[in-house]
Amino acid sequence: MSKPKSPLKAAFAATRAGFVSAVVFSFFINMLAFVGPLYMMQVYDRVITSRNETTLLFLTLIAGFLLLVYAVLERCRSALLVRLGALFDERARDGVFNLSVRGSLLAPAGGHAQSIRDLDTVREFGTGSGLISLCDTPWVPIFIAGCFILHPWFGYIATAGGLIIFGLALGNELTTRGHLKTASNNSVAANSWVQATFRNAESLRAMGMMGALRKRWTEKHDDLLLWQAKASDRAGIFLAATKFTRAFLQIAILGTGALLTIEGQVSAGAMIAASIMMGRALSPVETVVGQWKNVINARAARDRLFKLFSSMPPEPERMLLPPPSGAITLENVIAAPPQQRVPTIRGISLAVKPGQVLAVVGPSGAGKSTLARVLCGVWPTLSGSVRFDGSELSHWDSEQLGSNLGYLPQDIELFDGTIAENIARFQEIDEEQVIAAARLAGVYEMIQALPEGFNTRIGDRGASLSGGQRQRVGLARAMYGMPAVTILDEPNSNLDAEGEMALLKAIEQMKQAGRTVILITHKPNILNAVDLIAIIANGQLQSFGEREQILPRLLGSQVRRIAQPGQGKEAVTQQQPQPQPQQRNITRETAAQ
Ligand SMILES: Nc1ncnc2c1ncn2[C@@H]1O[C@H](COP(=O)(O)OP(=O)(O)OP(=O)(O)O)[C@@H](O)[C@H]1O
Repeated sequence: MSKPKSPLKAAFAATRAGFVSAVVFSFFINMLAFVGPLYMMQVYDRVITSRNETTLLFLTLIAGFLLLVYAVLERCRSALLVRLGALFDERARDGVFNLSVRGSLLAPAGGHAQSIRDLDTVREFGTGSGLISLCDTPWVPIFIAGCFILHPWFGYIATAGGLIIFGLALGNELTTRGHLKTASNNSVAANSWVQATFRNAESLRAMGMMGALRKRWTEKHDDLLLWQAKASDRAGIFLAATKFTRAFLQIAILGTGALLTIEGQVSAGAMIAASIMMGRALSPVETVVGQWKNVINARAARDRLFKLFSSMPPEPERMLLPPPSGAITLENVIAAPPQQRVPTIRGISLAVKPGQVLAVVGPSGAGKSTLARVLCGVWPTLSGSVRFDGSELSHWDSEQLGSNLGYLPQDIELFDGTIAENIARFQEIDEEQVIAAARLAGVYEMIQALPEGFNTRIGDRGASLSGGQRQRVGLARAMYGMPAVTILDEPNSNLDAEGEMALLKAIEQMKQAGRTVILITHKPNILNAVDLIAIIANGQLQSFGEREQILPRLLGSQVRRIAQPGQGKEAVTQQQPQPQPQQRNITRETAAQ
């Protein structure tokens, strides 16, 4: 089977023919650039000497017409480049977006949002003056040849000028490349650090961390400025040298032209024409020098995009399987967080039938959320297998499986948009389903009480909602469309008694509808609603079985601990008003029983 072509390569390939057309346009545009010098020659050498006004009129009309054609071609070329940029963007953006998301999962601190900016940088360079001047560069020798035709000395001056300006461009590139690359990498790192820090702005402000974190940012920012300043300093020298060379070359060619005219070797018209042609030859070279920073930035952005695509194998096209029924099997699953080698769950094997509710309990850091992420395919396994309806997780099309899966992560992770959009997972809103999910999660009345009901915008991460409201909207999103499998990671951590009742009711309804629910919880009071219980401690499955079999052991251990008299802390806690055993959190000691 042939390897699927990377979307980025495909995007470059799709625009190649268009860029060839842009080069063809450039050929005619540059040919028409001879109109100015030729007109000058005719005016100086023919019209002024013959004093023929009709010739002047016709020459002017022809030149005017050709310049109009020139302007039309210029317009067509820039319009073509803009369209090519849009085509490139259209072909590459889905792949860049998907890989950025996958990259963020595999390396959360990898600053993958930069890839989206990189796509803009490459497109903007391709459609802006940078690329146009690059398109004009191949015609530089033709203008120099034109100078040679007028007189060899004009050719020598234009060639020397071209070489000096090219040398300056090369020197600029070689001496600033490293600095600019470091500055660009530092800028990417500083930006992602700032974004991550601003997400925790509340703690930053509340605990007086502003000064300390600002100091950290200033260090990063200063480093970036330093490299940019070093690069700009050097580039400034080359830019000034280029401007001087350019101005001096005009003087040199006119001076030489004047000398050759005095000696009768060329006409005055040829002198002016040579000056214009040399200017035309050198201008793309000079523009490239001015555009060098953009060229380097665009190249660095392109290289980063290629690296992104080569760092992750393209997801193979998967056959759509029949919708999952909710049967899940885990065999000897070992998994670790992204970029970590030490597993946080080891040798987990369990099976859940459609319509069963499994509770995963265990102390903090035991590996419960790791298990949830592995089940959703968010984190890969190191070994072992996770099967939905007997098919390995990797055999499922992630979008297909995702649409049959509900997930409420511990951090809830709502998106900027309306409540309805969030519940409908930003797909086309099916109002009936949104309302059904909201009712199922017991959040319908709460949403209706908001000023704009389901159309209320909730801001980034659901910032305008309370913790409990966020959790219940997240629950509605997880249950949207009654997915075959719903994985809820501590869904009741922020809920009040009413919210917990609603959650229990929702789980019961899911169960009755034959949907599988996996529930990660610290609170045993929800365990009465489940069929199976898995106790995880230290990344390993301690017990797994029917609720009737596991629950008494789980709660009995707590009752025993409370009932043991005269044991220091336990004896003291007995005198305090105690929560019922079922309301106590599951502790490390409990899990170890
Ligand atoms: N993104 C991560 N990168 C590195 N290590 C991680 C990451 N997330 C979790 N861990 C580690 O993996 C281990 C298991 O964490 P996990 O979140 O799965 O535990 P948990 O049982 O869900 O805990 P809690 O009940 O506190 O949510 C912990 O030791 C934790 O430090």
